Amino acid sequence: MLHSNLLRLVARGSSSRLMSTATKLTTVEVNDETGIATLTMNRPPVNSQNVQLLLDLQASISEIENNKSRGLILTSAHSNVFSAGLDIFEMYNTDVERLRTVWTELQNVWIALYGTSLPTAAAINGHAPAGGCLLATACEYRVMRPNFLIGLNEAQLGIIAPKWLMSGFTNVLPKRVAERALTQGRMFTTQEAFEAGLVDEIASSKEEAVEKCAAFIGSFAKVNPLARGLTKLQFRADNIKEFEKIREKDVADFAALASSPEVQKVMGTYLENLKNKGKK
Ligand SMILES: CCCC/C=C\CC(=O)SCCNC(=O)CCNC(=O)[C@H](O)C(C)(C)COP(=O)(O)OP(=O)(O)OC[C@H]1O[C@@H](n2cnc3c(N)ncnc32)[C@H](O)[C@@H]1OP(=O)(O)O
Repeated sequence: MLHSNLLRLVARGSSSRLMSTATKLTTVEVNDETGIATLTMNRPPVNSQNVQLLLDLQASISEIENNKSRGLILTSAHSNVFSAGLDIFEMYNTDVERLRTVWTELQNVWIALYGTSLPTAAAINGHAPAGGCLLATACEYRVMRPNFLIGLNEAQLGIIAPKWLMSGFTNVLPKRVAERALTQGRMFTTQEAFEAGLVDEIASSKEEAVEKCAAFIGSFAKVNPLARGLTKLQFRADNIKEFEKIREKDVADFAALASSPEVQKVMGTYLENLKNKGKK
């Protein structure tokens, strides 16, 4: 991967720098002209979020914050999936400690992305169910390619999405639309997501999506970064405070629910259906 990334950069000229391949499942490239960092998830085939991807995402977000980038664009290395959400295989037939770790690291990624003062945007170049939608809605702006699906489908898995997990979603959708979508576990098409306000723009290619995200981040060029960042965080402070109060209990609640025989059974059936889908 390191080799192919370097080749890609050389072929493109020196307009962007690959800051890090220290982590295996994410890469960070900073555009020399704009100073904007692109954080790419690369865990084939569908960027399902196992503990390693969640840790790598946290490391990359810290790196982008520390290298003084002007903003962060989150995207995927794959052609039709942004992220399939949590890796269900990692949560199936496992012990409670593993479930606690998975959930703790999901919380850590969410708070790192939701709570950064940097401008953030998601170039959603494929499907974004569940944890994929969570990451996209933690960002301030979303641009999505046509004919894909996005949404929080936890209800379909027998899981109750906690309030913090819903907050990015409920911040951008009217309350009534959000309540109905969450109780149905609804997946929106790109067009439906755009019409509802879940995504801000539609782009016909990943490159165009990244460009539109960069234009959004560029719109802050003349705004004082400290004032911008603190204003953003004031808007998010209530969600963050509420999350901090319940984060430990939330891990315990998730581990208890996800390890219950009922939810394990739903996960087993869900995984079977996913595998069989490939055979049809
Ligand atoms: C149960 C606890 C819930 C905890 C709370 C919520 C957070 C979550 O994130 S739960 C995860 C919910 N995710 C989903 O429901 C998405 C499931 N996946 C899909 O709908 C499709 O795979 C997707 C639309 C993302 C992509 O479709 P395709 O491009 O057609 O790919 P395939 O469906 O053929 O999948 C390829 C390959 O990947 C495996 N896969 C897909 N999703 C996951 C996943 N979330 N975890 C682990 N593995 C996943 C799928 O089984 C296929 O594997 P193979 O058959 O071995 O190729």
